[in-house]
Amino acid sequence: MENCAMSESALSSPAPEIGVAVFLLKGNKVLLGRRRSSMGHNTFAVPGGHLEFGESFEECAARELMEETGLAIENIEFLTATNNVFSDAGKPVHLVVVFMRAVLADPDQLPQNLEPDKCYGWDWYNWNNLPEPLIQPIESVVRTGFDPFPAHEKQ
Ligand SMILES: Nc1nc2c([nH]c(=O)n2[C@H]2C[C@H](O)[C@@H](COP(=O)(O)OP(=O)(O)OP(=O)(O)O)O2)c(=O)[nH]1
Ligand SMILES: [Mg+2]
Repeated sequence: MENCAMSESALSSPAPEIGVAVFLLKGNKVLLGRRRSSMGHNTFAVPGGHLEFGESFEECAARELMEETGLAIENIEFLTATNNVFSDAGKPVHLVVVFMRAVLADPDQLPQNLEPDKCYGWDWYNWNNLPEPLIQPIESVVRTGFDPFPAHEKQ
């Protein structure tokens, strides 16, 4: 009975999703891929995924980068977080996205598309010439003038 009541309340008030999205920086470029996943289908997004129970943001960022691209990263830092409620392909979505930045542990590493069911492929894009459309939370944060680069590296 108790289990039954719990799942009913979970159904009537679904929890927001927590995503960790990682801006991997290389010079003035960032790594983006066009999504095959249902959420944000066909939009460009950075590597990342859902925060797992007990995980730090930095652990999640390193794990997702390794799982999705095979890249080892370092200097992983928190940037900002967004809280967006919107509609995606007719479905309501409530997303808390934690944006991180990082750099390659070895600058010669090349990204691999290790989850081809979720992404069409990874490529480096100049920050001043980002592809479109961007996934909604990135689009909205970029529109506010946000950029992921350390202040001292801006020219
Ligand atoms: N990867 C990624 N996710 C993003 C970005 N912006 C954004 O809102 N998200 C959201 C979409 C998802 O609802 C959530 C988790 O990301 P995901 O869809 O890539 O999750 P995933 O399948 O790789 O991860 P998992 O469930 O296997 O852990 O974060 C972004 O730029 N990159
Ligand atoms: Mg992902």
